[in-house]
Amino acid sequence: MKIKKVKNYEEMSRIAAELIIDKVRSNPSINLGLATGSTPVGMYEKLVQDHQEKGTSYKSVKTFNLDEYIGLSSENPNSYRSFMNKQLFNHIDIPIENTHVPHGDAKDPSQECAEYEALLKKNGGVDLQILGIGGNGHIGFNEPGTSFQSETHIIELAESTRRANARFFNSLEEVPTQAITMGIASIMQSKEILLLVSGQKKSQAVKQLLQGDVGEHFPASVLKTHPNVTIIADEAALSEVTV
Ligand SMILES: O=P(O)(O)OC[C@H]1O[C@](O)(CO)[C@@H](O)[C@@H]1O
Repeated sequence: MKIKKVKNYEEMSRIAAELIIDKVRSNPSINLGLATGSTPVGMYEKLVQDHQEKGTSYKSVKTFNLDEYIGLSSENPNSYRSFMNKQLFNHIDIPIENTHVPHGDAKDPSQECAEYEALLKKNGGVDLQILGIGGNGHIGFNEPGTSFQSETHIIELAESTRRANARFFNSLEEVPTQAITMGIASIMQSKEILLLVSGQKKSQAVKQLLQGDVGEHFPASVLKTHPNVTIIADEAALSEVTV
């Protein structure tokens, strides 16, 4: 894993956006794997700004999001589909049919998982996957204990994840208990992975990632076995380790 140490959230967002813009310009039909959460918001802002000012085009880009809450329709403001439309897709020239987020309100969520995994394969997989990390080491919504062999599947959200994400909802009770997530094996099939980490509250997770063992108890640790991973982490996130 390559580690790029940056000053703060702003610099992490800028460098991540520059890397994506470079990739999109050199491969206009790239398949991007995208993440939600607070971490990539600044990066999406910079992609939008670049599109508006410099005209980087996403006409032939395809996107595949990591996860979605089960039970939320795409119109629900807390769905990850709404998040992506609001943060990125509505502001760039990507055809909406090129954007993929699992359907959280699918009648048969298991079938939706199988179809999403098939869709990834049919499109040749993800070229560049953007990831954040949960405080417990989750990537996508793959909570501790998830098999490294897992493909897109249904996950019971950890209590700590529901609590951390409750800030987006009116109450903890409203946070769904399950999600559809790309599996660890699905994520590991990406040709390249970019992990973004910012802030003191992620410093223990970063320490465990960099200094701990590889194992299913800490999902992000699997990234150490991938041949092409870059971590962009800010000083606060790296405050517990020497790089
Ligand atoms: O960026 P945040 O809000 O800290 O979330 C961390 C991770 O948890 C998730 O919200 C759950 O999938 C991811 O989207 C994100 O990468």
